[in-house]
Amino acid sequence: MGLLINGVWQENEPPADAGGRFLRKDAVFRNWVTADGAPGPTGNGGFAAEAGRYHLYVSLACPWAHRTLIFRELKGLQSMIPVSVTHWLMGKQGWSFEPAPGVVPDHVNQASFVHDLYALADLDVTTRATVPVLWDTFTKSIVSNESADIIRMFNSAFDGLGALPGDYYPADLRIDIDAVNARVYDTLNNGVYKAGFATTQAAYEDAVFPLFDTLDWLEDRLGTRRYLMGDRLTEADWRLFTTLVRFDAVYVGHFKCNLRRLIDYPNLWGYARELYQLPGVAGTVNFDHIKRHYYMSHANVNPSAVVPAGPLLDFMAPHGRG
Ligand SMILES: N[C@@H](CCC(=O)N[C@@H](CS)C(=O)NCC(=O)O)C(=O)O
Repeated sequence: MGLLINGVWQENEPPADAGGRFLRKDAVFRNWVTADGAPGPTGNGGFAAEAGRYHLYVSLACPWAHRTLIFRELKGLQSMIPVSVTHWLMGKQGWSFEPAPGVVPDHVNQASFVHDLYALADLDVTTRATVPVLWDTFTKSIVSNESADIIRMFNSAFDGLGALPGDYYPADLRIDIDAVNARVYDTLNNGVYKAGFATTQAAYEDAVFPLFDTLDWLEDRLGTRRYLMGDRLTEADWRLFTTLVRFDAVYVGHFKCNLRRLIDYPNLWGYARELYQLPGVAGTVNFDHIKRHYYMSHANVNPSAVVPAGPLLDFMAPHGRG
């Protein structure tokens, strides 16, 4: 791992505070693509939706990047927004485009590393070089490196250009969606990282118990509703899904989130399979990249870099929901 300091790459460990708690920094590029180029909720305007103008950089391992890839499928944006896929290994230079199965090179900027993109966007930037990155080929800069914002852009900004119908952040559900997102983000999406990167027993326990409280709460909720908001699929489901799909493959073992497995929760496990089986979704899930990334990239957590063979999971098994 590492980060850019004033545009220069420096190697370091995952950021932690004095109590061994993992610290996640906010994204620095927070502009929005909008239908007409008007400014979005944050950042500057000037990023109008246009087919072929924007390029998406992802890792198939990363749960945050995964959200954006799913929204690209759901909204049918594949030909309007091409994608590059990094190598699974986050090494000393961070994410790279080193050729390997599943890697899609960067034909836009010919970057070798994701940190090259950040330095191209801002020569003097101080930031971690995270994925996803939404790149603007017109201004040759980064529109956004915040997945939560990128999925909302994909949800609606391209609707006038032939995106598929579907609103995953409908106005009447926003308050509920935001509330569920807040808990799921803190205790689960980020909670697995807090547990896994904890370097003290206390930091680990502060993360792992709330994490399973949230899974228990979600299990109950999905006992009476098909999706988190009822009968409509929303972004809250997709934000949960990318953590659930990785749970048994990596978070149970590598990140020590092992009080229960996903497959021990009948509702959550059926729900995760239903979402996986929706059109376009399975193609965004690459367990090979996912497992290799986590087990091979975090030398402080798994120094041998040996990748486990299991678990054996069947996401295509009938889900029985509906
Ligand atoms: N807030 C960002 C977080 C993205 C993120 O942390 N991505 C991870 C991969 S899963 C990453 O690229 N980490 C590299 C690093 O921190 O150096 C988002 O949701 O888009």
